[in-house]
Amino acid sequence: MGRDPAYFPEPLRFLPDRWLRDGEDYDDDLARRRQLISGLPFGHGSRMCIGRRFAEQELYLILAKLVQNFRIEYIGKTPEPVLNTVLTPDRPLKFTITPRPERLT
Ligand code: HEM
Repeated sequence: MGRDPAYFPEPLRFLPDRWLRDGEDYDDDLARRRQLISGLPFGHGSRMCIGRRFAEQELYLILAKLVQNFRIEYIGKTPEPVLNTVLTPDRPLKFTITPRPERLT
């Protein structure tokens, strides 16, 4: 579903701006369809993950803190996705993680 151009135009391009909720390219209808059914990492319906909002908040905070405090650079070969119930990389991912001289917090 994440590669269906009906929900994600140019699905293989890295376009983080597609998740922004404003801006001239924002398409309300596309955003709603995307949010409703384009991915189900937390399940769906009455037994869906009760920890979803908690997990999402943790992810936002952890990622923000990491990029504020460290320069993170991918130094491996471009990974290919492998379907393994969920998509996983086909190789170990190698990064350098360097403390930023200036703390941005
Ligand atoms: C990225 C993190 C997480 C993912 C991807 C995830 C995913 C899922 C999925 C797929 C289900 C099954 C939903 C279904 O049957 O339709 C589930 C259930 C559940 N999750 Fe999570 N989860 C995450 C984090 C958490 C956290 C942080 C908590 C608790 C603080 C949590 C608590 C639960 C509980 C209690 C259920 C069972 C709900 C029920 O059966 O009524 N999860 N989760």
